[in-house]
Amino acid sequence: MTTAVKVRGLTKRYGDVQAVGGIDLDIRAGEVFAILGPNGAGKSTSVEIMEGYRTRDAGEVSVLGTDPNRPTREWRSRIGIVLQTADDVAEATVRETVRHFAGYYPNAKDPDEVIEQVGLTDKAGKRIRQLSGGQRRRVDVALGVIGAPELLFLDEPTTGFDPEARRQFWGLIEGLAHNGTTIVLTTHYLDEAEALADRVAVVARGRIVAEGEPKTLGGRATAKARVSWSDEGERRTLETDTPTRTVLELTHRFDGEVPELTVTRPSLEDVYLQLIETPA
Ligand SMILES: Nc1ncnc2c1ncn2[C@@H]1O[C@H](COP(=O)(O)OP(=O)(O)OP(=O)(O)O)[C@@H](O)[C@H]1O
Repeated sequence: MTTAVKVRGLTKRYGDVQAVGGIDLDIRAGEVFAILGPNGAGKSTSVEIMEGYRTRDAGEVSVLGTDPNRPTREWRSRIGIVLQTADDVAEATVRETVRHFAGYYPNAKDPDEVIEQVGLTDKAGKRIRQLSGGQRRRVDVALGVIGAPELLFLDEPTTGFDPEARRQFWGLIEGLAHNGTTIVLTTHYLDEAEALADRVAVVARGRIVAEGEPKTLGGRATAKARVSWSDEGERRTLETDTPTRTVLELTHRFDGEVPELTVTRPSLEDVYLQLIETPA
């Protein structure tokens, strides 16, 4: 296993605010890694340190084998960054902008292909200032991937996207991941993390409070199942380790169809909310 990003004991303080209070991370080459956490948890600060856009107070950081505090041009060209709010209102068109950025990279992708990938082909001739917020975010994504990066950072990439654009974007990320790009994303959408991430870290108050695969995070996979049904108009709920047996018993009791039966386990959102509420 090759490690794309290694972080040890990372700290960062802004005046009185301890934004990052000792974070350790290992992000493997080729994986999609999501960083989750409430507003102000320290996600952007951590990611910007990894990108080389912020200095750290203490700790070790290695990104593709380089300390981001000592970036080289060659290292920069191997990394793609999609910023949270790129609001540079441009008079240039989408195609001109993407082509222009392609010129900065030694192994740039074909601009028209990238425009197609982010679903902007029919807007390629439009000026950036004429685009909607979500369409501009897609331009940001195009600029993040145009250099064919080995490692792509995405800070809240789908904020402002409509549901269709989000699904399309997920497809784009899956395609990049399939081709071996390592992806580090922050998001507030737990369904996004669940759909895309191989592993997630939950950050709260500047620390990692949980880390793992979305399906097993916080003991999700082994948590009790909740069996719920309707009994003469009243909702009944049971938490159990053996939901199949419970359903079988109910099937006998109701002589077949159990009214309004549901069987659920904690969602990623349930586990996440519990994790971030746990006092420090
Ligand atoms: N440039 C700055 N100067 C002072 N304080 C800052 C600065 N940037 C961030 N902070 C503070 O550091 C803490 C962590 O902020 P950060 O932006 O890393 O959080 P975040 O997890 O990315 O939040 P969000 O989900 O809202 O983007 C917050 O308390 C924030 O107010």
